[in-house]
Amino acid sequence: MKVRRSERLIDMTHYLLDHPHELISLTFFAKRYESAKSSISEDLAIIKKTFRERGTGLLDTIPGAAGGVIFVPMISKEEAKEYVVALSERLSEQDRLLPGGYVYLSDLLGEPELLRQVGRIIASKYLGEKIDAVMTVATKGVPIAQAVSYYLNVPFVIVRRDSKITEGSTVSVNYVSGSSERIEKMELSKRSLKRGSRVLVVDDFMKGGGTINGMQGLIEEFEAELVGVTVFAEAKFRGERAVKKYNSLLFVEDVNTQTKTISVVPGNYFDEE
Ligand SMILES: O=P(O)(O)OC[C@H]1C[C@H](OP(=O)(O)OP(=O)(O)O)[C@H](O)[C@@H]1O
Repeated sequence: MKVRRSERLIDMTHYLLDHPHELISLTFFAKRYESAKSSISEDLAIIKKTFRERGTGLLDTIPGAAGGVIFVPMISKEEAKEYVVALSERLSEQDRLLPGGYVYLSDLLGEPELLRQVGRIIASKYLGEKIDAVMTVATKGVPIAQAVSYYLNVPFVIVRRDSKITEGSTVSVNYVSGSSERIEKMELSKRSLKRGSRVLVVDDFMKGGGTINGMQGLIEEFEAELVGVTVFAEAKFRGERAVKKYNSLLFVEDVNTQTKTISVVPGNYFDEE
């Protein structure tokens, strides 16, 4: 039975939001709604315009018989900034300061809505970039990597600091844990990355940058390519940071160990490029 435009628009939008970065043919939609391709094209034009005006994302059209549309999620810089400013206020709450200048984040990194927004914000930074995988290190980076990988529609791989028989054979690198100046090891299953993969590195927190640097070393060992680094939050670090090029959503600009308070502001994600 032919489906009316209002219903098509609702169901089509839902389907597109549920299948980011996936080529969907007009034939698929024409069959789904028993409608003409010309009607489907008009529907998609309405959705494309609304998505663009609302900052929901891009609806790329691929011409030709094997063509169709691809929904690319994004968030406007203004909306992202507004969200991150609110987050920075939450992080500036009392009793988040941990020894060594670390910050307690586990409660935030368990919130589905925060992870959806953070995943969308980080993915938006790499609009138009070819990314084959998102990489993070267990444990607290995992929910962030999962969220970003959803919006990019690519797998995420988890680097471990401990050996697990269930990971099969692995590649490992030693790295200097910036905060403790000690040599640590991290490893990744050989099955995780193909040579030449373009990899986005994410993590929850960066202090000395040793962890991120270790992951960059692993990417080299796999003869893969680093596309970029984004961390949820970064703290000041007295020493020479191991990582120079990265984005952070939040920046812990001040720490008061007496009052156990921290001052958090939006990170360099929002700096003009
Ligand atoms: O920039 P660096 O000085 O290297 O520190 C950042 C590391 C340390 C901390 O991980 P941990 O809390 O040690 O590990 P987990 O994520 O498993 O809790 C954080 O999640 C980053 O991965």
